Amino acid sequence: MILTVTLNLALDVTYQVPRVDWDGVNRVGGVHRRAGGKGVNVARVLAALGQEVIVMGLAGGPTGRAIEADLRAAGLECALCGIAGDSRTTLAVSETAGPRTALFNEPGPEVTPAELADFIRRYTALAAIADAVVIAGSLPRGVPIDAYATLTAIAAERDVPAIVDADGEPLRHAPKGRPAVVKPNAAELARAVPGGTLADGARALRERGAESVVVSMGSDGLLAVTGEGTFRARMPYTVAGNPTGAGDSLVAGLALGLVRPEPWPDRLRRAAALGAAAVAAPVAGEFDQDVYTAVHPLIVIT
Ligand SMILES: O=P(O)(O)OC[C@@]1(O)O[C@H](CO)[C@@H](O)[C@@H]1O
Repeated sequence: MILTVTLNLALDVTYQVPRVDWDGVNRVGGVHRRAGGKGVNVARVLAALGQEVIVMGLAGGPTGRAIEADLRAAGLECALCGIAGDSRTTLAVSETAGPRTALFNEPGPEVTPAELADFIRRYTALAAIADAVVIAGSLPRGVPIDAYATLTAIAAERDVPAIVDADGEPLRHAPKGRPAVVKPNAAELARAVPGGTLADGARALRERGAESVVVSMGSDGLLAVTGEGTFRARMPYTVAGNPTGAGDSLVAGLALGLVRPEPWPDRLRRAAALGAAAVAAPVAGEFDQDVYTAVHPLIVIT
């Protein structure tokens, strides 16, 4: 079982419009509303690949109830911890003629120390029986910036590998918890470790405690700095579409490779192919099976 943790769960709303008119009224063509947050998307992809998952997170208020109902409707097993605050909504506006996508992510509810302590107690019990833990996304207000280091350390103490996908301060602190993999994108890594190349940044996160660092670079593929060496995954071509959730699909591939376990080149090929296949799907948390099958054998690992 892979446990995915999304402290800042969201109701993801996606609007599809031909082109955004910033000065006028936009008539929305397609609307999708579903439970989201990065760990939820990871869980959806893992479940689609036949992997047993449990979704953990903090949820509250009417939006939290909608998130939980959608997770259950999708058949995803979840262990959500209730909070008094109302969970957030995120809005992705996707231009079908572009294609361009803009995200509007609310900061999320205020979480009290008692609510977080309750979460950590339940997380500790579930992490102990997981084959791997995926911790992803932003932190809601009130949660300490080193929360991901705390959660990964709890997993590491139980010999359970953790993958962390974070940005900003949570990313900077995450390596202290000895995660098996940290997965920033290129911009997130550059913010967390300014100056130098991406490989320098990845090495710096390893020196701070991360076992491996996988940097996603969009259509430029992946860079992985691991204990077994440095690898590059190169994409055969650029897939057009909505990149929202591509990183989550990629993380799902890394998590599967971790629990099986697969050699790094196989893991990276699968992860990169799943990332590309997610771009071809209209909403985060889905991937296009045909694109996955087509791209997978063409990815070059060096
Ligand atoms: O605000 P965060 O937690 O950083 O990101 C949230 C989010 O934009 O990330 C996913 C795409 O990766 C969306 O489905 C989701 O709602």
